[in-house]
Amino acid sequence: MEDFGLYIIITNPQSSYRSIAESCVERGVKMLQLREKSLSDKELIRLGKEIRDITRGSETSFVMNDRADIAAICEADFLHLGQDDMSMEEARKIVGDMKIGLSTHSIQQVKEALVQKPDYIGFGPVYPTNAKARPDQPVGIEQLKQVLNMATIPVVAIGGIFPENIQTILSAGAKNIAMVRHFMQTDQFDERVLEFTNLINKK
Ligand SMILES: Cc1ncc(COP(=O)(O)OP(=O)(O)O)c(N)n1
Ligand SMILES: Cc1nc(C(=O)O)sc1CCOP(=O)(O)O
Ligand SMILES: [Mg+2]
Repeated sequence: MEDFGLYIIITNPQSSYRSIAESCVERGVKMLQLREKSLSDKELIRLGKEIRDITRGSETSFVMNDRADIAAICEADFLHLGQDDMSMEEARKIVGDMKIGLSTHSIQQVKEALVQKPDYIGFGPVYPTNAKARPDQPVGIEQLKQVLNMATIPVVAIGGIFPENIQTILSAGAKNIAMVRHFMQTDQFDERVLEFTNLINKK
């Protein structure tokens, strides 16, 4: 799998799910994840299908977080699994050959994840974040550089990333950047995507 750049994660958005998905398609955002923790299954499936319909056939891949069953129902492109979620092996029984991304939070976890041959790994939190329940200790830039050197699949830097610190992340060699709050805590979603893509493409 090739590097994909900006990876937007939807959690409690201020803009509508529809407008976010439409903007991602329009602006060519390659990865869009639905990560909602407190919705009913019915609502999660409704949103997953809505995002699927909008992104189908576009450059924007639709990623479902945590839920292999709902990823399969919504025909997602990817399932994303963390250290406390079901294993990749278990997920395979539900999603078949769907692409899978794995979260990692230490060098040891990266080594263990790479053996499982996911399509990409998330590595973080790079900086402190409160957008996740019980976040791991921040890994920092030096460990991020180490992981970028180790991995032969895309590494997604995540956690506490904002325009203010993006140059440090890019200078470390990161090619894939996932963000929640910068894109969720605004009603100017489309403008932020445009601004941010200009910022990362400048380098
Ligand atoms: C791209 C990406 N990286 C990491 C995560 C975090 O997954 P996880 O550790 O399972 O935590 P939750 O997101 O489920 O709270 C992610 N979702 N996406
Ligand atoms: C969802 C998530 N996973 C993380 C990890 O370390 O795996 S950090 C995180 C939250 C990222 O949100 P923000 O960009 O607002 O800091
Ligand atoms: Mg998870």
